[in-house]
Amino acid sequence: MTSTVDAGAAVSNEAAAPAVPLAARTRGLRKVYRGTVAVDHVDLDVPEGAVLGMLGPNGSGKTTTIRMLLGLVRPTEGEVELLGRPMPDGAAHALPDVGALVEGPGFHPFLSGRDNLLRFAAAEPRLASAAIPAAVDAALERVGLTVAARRRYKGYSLGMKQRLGLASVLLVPRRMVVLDEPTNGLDPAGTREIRRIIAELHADGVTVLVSSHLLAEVEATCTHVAVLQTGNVVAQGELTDLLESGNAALLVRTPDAELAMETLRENRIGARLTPDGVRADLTATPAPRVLEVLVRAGVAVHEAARARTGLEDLFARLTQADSSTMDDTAAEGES
Ligand SMILES: Nc1ncnc2c1ncn2[C@@H]1O[C@H](COP(=O)(O)OP(=O)(O)OP(=O)(O)O)[C@@H](O)[C@H]1O
Repeated sequence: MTSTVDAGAAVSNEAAAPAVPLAARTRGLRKVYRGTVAVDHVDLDVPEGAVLGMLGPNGSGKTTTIRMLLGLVRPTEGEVELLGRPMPDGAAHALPDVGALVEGPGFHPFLSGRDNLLRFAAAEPRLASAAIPAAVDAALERVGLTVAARRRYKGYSLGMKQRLGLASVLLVPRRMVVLDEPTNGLDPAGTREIRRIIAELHADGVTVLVSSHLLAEVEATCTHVAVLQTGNVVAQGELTDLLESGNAALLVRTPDAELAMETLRENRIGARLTPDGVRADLTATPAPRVLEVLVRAGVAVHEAARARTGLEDLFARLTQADSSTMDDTAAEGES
C-alpha cells in the first residue's frame, strides 16, 4: 500500500492507508564495525504476513541488519522490534516464534541429517519429547530429504545442506521465518523447492524475511521488497508499487496505434510506439484521462495497463552509483 523510494522516484502514498501491523521494524538502526559503517540509519518495516525480500549488492548490510533483528548483534544505535518485542532484550520471548537460517547451522558432519535434526528438535522449547520424531520426519519430508535422511551430513551436497538448514527452521510452526540468501549454491530444482516452501509459508500466514542479491528470485517470491545500498534502505514497499514507481506510463494495446499516437500528440500527452503498443506518459495526465481521450477519438483500446519496469531496472536505478562494497567510502572513524 505504501512505499518509499529515494532518488527522486515518487510513489503515491495513500494518505489514509490503514496502519499495517508489523512483524518487525527498525528505526535509526546503525552498526559500525571498527570504522566501517555496515548499516546506517535503517528504518525497515516488515508487514505481518508479507514475504519481504531484502535486496542489495554484496556488502550492502543485509546480513548485519538481519543479525540485529534477531538479536545476534547489538546495534551501535537505533531500535529493533521483533514480533512486538524490543531486541535484543526481548529475544527470549520473540525468538521461539521465529525460525531463522542465517549462519550455517551447526550441523555435526558425522551424524545423519535426521540425527542432526533430532538434536535441534531437542533444543526447541515448544516441542515435547514425544513429539520430536514426528516433527523431525515431517520437516524432512517438507524439504524433500526423506530419502537421504539417514545419510551422513558430511556427504550431503550443498543443496541438501541448505534443505536440512531449512528443515531445522520448520520443526515447529513459526510466526516469522528469516532466511539469509537461502538459494545460495542451489541448482534450479533446489531453487524452485525453496520458492515452493516460501509460498507455502506465505499461504499459512507466516511472515517471511528473505535476503538475496538475486533480483529474479525476489521478483518471483516476494510481496514486498526493501532495497539496501551501502547500509541504507533506498526503497521499500510493496513490490508492485515499486515496480510501477519509476515508470508513470500506460501501455495501450490497440490496432489503431497511429490514430492513438496522433490523438495523444494533439492532446499534448507524451507517447511513443513500442513493440508492445502505445506507451503514454502519465507524469502530467492521469490514466483515466488518457483512456477517455483515446476512446473519444475512436481508438479501439484492447487492453490498457500501467507499465511495469523490471526489478532489474529499478535496482539499477537505485543502486547505480556503487554496486560493490562500501568499505572504502563508509569509514567514519567510529568503533
Ligand atoms: N563482523 C564484522 N566485522 C567487520 N566488518 C563487518 C562485519 N560484518 C560485516 N562487516 C562489514 O559490513 C558491511 C556489510 O556487510 P553485510 O555482511 O551485512 O552485507 P551483505 O549485504 O549481507 O553482503 P553479502 O551479500 O556479501 O552477504 C561490509 O562492508 C562488511 O565487510
